[in-house]
Amino acid sequence: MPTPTPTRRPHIGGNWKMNLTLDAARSLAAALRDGVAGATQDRVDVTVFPAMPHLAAVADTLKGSPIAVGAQNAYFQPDGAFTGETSLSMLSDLGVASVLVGHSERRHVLGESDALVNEKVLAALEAGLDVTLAIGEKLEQRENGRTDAVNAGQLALGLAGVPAERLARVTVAYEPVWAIGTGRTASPEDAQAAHAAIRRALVSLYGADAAAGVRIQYGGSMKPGNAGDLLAGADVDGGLIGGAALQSTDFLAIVSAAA
Ligand SMILES: O=C[C@H](O)COP(=O)(O)O
Repeated sequence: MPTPTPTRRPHIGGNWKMNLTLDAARSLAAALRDGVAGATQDRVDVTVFPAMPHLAAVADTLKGSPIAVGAQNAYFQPDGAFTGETSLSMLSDLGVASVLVGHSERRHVLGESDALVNEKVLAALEAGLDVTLAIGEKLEQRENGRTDAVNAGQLALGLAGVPAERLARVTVAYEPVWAIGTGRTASPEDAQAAHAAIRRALVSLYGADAAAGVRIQYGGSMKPGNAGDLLAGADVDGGLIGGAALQSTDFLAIVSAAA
């Protein structure tokens, strides 16, 4: 069981990606709502990120529950001719409290740049939403010893212009790209080492006090069987879960492991 510092309450995110039918999303949300026990909810923040068309139904299902609803993406402009995009105010209207920005699938499948990630981070914070900023190295970058440099670079570019007083609304998700959806996980030692380096990068950007308060999640094939070991790292403050977030029992087991 992790020992969170007083200022860092564990944060578990469930990224449902482009999965589930509307009915299945509603059912999963209801199971999570009913399964997050009082003792657990007092000790862990939980956010789920359903697909865009399911946001309203999931937000409705989770109304009054401690589980927050986040969007997997948003555009930074307030309105206009941006076909297919969704504004932050549209999301707020649905009861969405946070946005996931910079996920590796958006960076590497859909070609989002660090500059676009930064625009989204700034706009989401300005709009009053929380942000989960995902960063992480590719396999060849890790093999070339560039893990910490890649993460520090994505972090600095993603947070450019974010003032220290807004940092508390940012959760960083460290997701080694080679571990996402592959069944391969970073070892607990490698995850902790990467998280510690990310925190050092935050210290250099914002100073020790602000950096100490930032939650850094691990993402990449986290499951009930490995969550406890991964979450035991001193700088591992939660998880961003993909595949295992689609089964309520698995996700709730991970939430319990973080509590
Ligand atoms: O956002 C979640 C991550 O991409 C992790 O996905 P995964 O748990 O399926 O590896």
